[in-house]
Amino acid sequence: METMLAVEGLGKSFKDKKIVSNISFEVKKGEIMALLGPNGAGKSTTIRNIMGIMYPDEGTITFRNGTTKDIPRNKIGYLPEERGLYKNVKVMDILLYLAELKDYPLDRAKQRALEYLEKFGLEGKDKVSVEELSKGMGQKIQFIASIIHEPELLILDEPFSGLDPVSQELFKDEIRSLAKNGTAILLSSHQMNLVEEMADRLFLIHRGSKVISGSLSDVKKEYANFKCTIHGSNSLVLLESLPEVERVEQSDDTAVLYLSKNVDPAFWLKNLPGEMDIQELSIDRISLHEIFIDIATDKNLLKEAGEVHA
Ligand SMILES: Nc1ncnc2c1ncn2[C@@H]1O[C@H](COP(=O)(O)OP(=O)(O)OP(=O)(O)O)[C@@H](O)[C@H]1O
Repeated sequence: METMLAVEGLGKSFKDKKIVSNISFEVKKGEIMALLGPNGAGKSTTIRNIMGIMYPDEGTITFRNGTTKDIPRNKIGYLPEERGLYKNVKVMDILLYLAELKDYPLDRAKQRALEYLEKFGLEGKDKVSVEELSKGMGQKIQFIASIIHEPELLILDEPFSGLDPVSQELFKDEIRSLAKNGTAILLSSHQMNLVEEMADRLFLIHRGSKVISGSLSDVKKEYANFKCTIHGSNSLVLLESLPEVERVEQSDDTAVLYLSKNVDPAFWLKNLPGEMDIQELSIDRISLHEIFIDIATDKNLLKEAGEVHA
């Protein structure tokens, strides 16, 4: 699979303070790669280096199977974290202007703009000026602007922030469909549930350095321990005394038991004591959201984190 973007050993400091260090990852054609990390981890700095808004102190950034260090401006789409469009310009005019900057044919851009406006529930807004749009509508226009020219590599910095759940679904479907049609997508987002539904691979940074990378399923297999949710009246003492239980969260008649690493859930279930009150029981792996919180709050994951191989 063609590698559209390769970041190798990226390092960047501001005033002697190292902000990102030894960051290396690739984004391949047709995949969604999630760049994750807590606030201030260095995601936007990484993206700004890729986009040539600032320059790396260390490392290299190459495009299209390493054939060029020059940003393929006409084939790259970018939705920056900072939103903003010219306020008193009509929606269609701004979309066509941005398409023209990318040397994209204007008749085709106009057709795509109208199609996307309809898809995003903004029919008829082409003649409205940007200042008359709501924040969410403006964000949809900015998203359309980032893809109007059919980019091969699309970089989305927090695309879902400020969107209502319906609009989030629309964006999610569109991003997935772009990847299916071959676009390489680098996605930075704090919405872990959406990342979990969408990403093929992820790269998680904390304080400017890699903590975890790999395919979503391998990362979950490696770091997402099992948790067991039990509805029933059981004392906290009993629950905490069960084997392989690291932590219990209990409220009313519901308890969530966080199990230790490498527990075989079928074996564990068989060994539950007969006196337990079990009205309902489910067992799942913890979510990406919970893995993220463990990392962001420096829980035990950091000690063992690293690359997860398929
Ligand atoms: N131009 C700058 N000058 C000095 N420090 C900067 C500059 N830009 C970013 N930083 C610092 O670099 C660190 C990483 O910032 P960055 O915006 O890359 O984080 P982020 O992971 O995108 O965070 P968030 O999730 O909050 O958007 C922060 O400590 C920030 O204060």
